[in-house]
Amino acid sequence: MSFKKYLKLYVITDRRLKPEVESVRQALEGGATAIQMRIKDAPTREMYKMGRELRKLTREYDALFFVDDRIDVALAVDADGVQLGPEDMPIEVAKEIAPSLLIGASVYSLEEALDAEAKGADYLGAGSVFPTKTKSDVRVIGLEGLRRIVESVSIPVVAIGGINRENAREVLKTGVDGIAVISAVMGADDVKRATEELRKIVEEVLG
Ligand SMILES: Cc1ncc(COP(=O)(O)OP(=O)(O)O)c(N)n1
Ligand SMILES: Cc1nc(C(=O)O)sc1CCOP(=O)(O)O
Ligand SMILES: [Mg+2]
Repeated sequence: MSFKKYLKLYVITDRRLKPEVESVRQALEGGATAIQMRIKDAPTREMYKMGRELRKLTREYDALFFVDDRIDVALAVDADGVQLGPEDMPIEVAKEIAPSLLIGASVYSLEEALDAEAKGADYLGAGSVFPTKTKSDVRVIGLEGLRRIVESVSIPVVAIGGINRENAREVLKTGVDGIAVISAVMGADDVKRATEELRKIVEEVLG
């Protein structure tokens, strides 16, 4: 079975909301199928150490592990993949220097989605589906923008941005392979329970 089935509930860390290790453990207990370590402005050594811990945890729970932005850290901690945005390492270069990594490309339009697929991305993180307080200056593409991307590419698509248990069903019905969330899980009082609730919705729609 390909990695696609592991994209269905993709939880991203946010240390402004919760410390990583315990929150990731809870998310994995609740049924997260993939974890992304997203740390901005920390020393590389700290990212490396955290990445090693999260790598170990995700293996225990049979989940995929991705690192945001940093291909070097992803390689060093033996992550399954790296999430690259428009300001990070170009996809085609990343594929050359790290052929073992899955490359997730962050895209904000149909044009960017087609371009990332042509350059060899393994999956897309497409958003922002809805407005979000978690990241500033996002471009909101809405459900229609997301649907256009899903219908136009052959690689798996994960939706991101403002997704929560109220709107997750309609997002999943666009045909995406999974949903990526930060605040819906990391902002909850009970991370495990919030993840379980989302996982239930994902199972209802995607099976
Ligand atoms: C699964 C997923 N999709 C999109 C993003 C956003 O990535 P990026 O544009 O690199 O922005 P930052 O997260 O780095 O602020 C993501 N992280 N994950
Ligand atoms: C990190 C990120 N990237 C986005 C994009 O549109 O690419 S939206 C976003 C924030 C997602 O957090 P929440 O689930 O709390 O809305
Ligand atoms: Mg990034």
